[in-house]
Amino acid sequence: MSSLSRLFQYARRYRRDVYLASSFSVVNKFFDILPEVLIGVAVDVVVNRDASFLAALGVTDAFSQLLWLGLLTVLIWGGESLFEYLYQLRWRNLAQNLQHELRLDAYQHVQKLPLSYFEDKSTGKLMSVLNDDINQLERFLNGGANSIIQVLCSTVMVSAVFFYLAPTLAMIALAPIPLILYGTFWFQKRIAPRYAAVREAAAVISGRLNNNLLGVATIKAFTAEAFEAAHIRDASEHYRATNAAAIRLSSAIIPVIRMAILSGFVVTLVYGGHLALTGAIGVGSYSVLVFLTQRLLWPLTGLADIADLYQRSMTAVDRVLDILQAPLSIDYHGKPLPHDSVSGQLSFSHLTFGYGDLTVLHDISLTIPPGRTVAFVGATGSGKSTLVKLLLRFYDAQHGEIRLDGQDIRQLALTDLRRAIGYVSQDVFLTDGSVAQNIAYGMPEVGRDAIVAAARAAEAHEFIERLPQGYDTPIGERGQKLSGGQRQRLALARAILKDPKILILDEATSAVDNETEAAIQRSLDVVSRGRTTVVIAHRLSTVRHAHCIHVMEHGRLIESGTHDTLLAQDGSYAALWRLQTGERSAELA
Ligand SMILES: Nc1ncnc2c1ncn2[C@@H]1O[C@H](COP(=O)(O)OP(=O)(O)OP(=O)(O)O)[C@@H](O)[C@H]1O
Repeated sequence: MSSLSRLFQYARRYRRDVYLASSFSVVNKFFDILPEVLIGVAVDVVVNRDASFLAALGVTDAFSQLLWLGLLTVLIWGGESLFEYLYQLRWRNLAQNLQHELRLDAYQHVQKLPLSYFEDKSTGKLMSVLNDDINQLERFLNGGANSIIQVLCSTVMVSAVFFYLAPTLAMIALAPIPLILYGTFWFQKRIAPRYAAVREAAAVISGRLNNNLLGVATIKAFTAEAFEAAHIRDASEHYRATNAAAIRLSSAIIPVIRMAILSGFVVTLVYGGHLALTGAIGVGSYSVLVFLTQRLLWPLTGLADIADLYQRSMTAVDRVLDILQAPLSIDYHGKPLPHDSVSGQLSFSHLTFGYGDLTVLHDISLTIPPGRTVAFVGATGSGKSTLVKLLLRFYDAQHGEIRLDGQDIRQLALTDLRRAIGYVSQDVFLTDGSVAQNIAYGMPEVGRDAIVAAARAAEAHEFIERLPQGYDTPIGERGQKLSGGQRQRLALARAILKDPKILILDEATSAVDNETEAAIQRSLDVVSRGRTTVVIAHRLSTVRHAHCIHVMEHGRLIESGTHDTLLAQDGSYAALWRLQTGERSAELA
């Protein structure tokens, strides 16, 4: 499907607006052509007086003819102005509405896309599509669409007048038009891939800038400023080079078209003049033809610009619509799961999963009774986080299944499933609001008391009270004004406030001080009450009281049991425990 029909298909709700705006453009153009015709009529009046065209219509007195002309001029200009206002209003509002809707649709769709989609794309590139590319659409609808319609209309209307007044001359004067149109399409076809390359290059810059601005602390710490500046320079130079290729082509088209127009104009001037001199056409007709050639042919130079704008916008539209049509590999629909009906029993059976060809979980089977606290421990990269990502259905397993209260989670409504789970991930996401807004994230109706209670349970209340504005302190983009531990506390408070039946805590690191560790344990005791709690822990001492500890290695479950039974087994867990407590003794010594 062509880009324009894709856009039309998407914007079918706005068809009425498009038709209305188009008809205003047509009427405006009609009024716009008429003054040139009036000039011819005026010349006709003063030259031919009572033998003029208007006299034939019944206005015999020359001065009355001029008065009529004056009145007509006022009406025509008034009509032109009115319809200009109307088409501007329609097209520009249409641009705003469509852009707004497309932006929201695209964003909402992006939010539902599977995580794997984002892993293959850079954030900056997506940003450039969701922002710059959508804005291109506005530029096209604000001016381009109207220009295309008006060029077409003036061609048809002026040609009609030409053929009416001087058919032979019309054939010659209009001869360049097919050439101009062919040239424009030729140009458009060749420029399209160049614009696609330009948009792609712009997205690469945006991607790198985004990445570097996020990592500015690391850049400084590694004194990598020069390296990164060179990185950006490469991207910018590539952008400049791809643009230069587009500019070479797009700059040539207007001069070429102008030469084609020149031939039409010269023919009208010379051959039309000859016809007037020999009396084959009247002086009035000659002047109309000379003016109209200008009116007809010059806008065609604009055609190249419009084609340019059109192509740029359509490239952008394609990119946005490609995102909108990216398949949601995970179905959001399913059986409803009322929050209060969840008891929180989880069972994983024969679960095997890989990212692409890399299998990271092998045949995992285990059951977690409702209300219990279980821990997953094991070396980094052993698949612990992946297991909870499957539970949240960020991905679906290739083999095996996960059941919640006996129901396959793939059968459940996805939002209900996720609502039942509180998830504190390794990389905490905080928004650019206050502490309180971040705790009540996604729950705007929650009152301050509940927020404070959640913060207390997460052992976050004390540090929040010490902040300059307490719960109303803004925490900066991504919570930059907080420490890593504080961000974790806030994330925990947020999960507690959600009061989920299942709580998942994915600890980012084992590097916590003793005080934080004690705080983690205290809050774990409080928050795990009455809900199924899954803790991914690096520091074994934080989970030694768990009802069951599962030890993972290379994507397999190698040991399961309580702290004491696992120590008694003297396997991997016992070795890990000895290692960590040994380290601790060494630290204390
Ligand atoms: N999105 C992904 N795409 C490809 N491979 C991935 C992806 N996420 C994780 N992996 C790989 O899957 C394996 C398991 O990762 P996972 O995050 O589950 O480990 P983990 O046990 O939670 O590690 P850690 O203790 O360091 O958090 C690792 O080898 C990792 O490289």
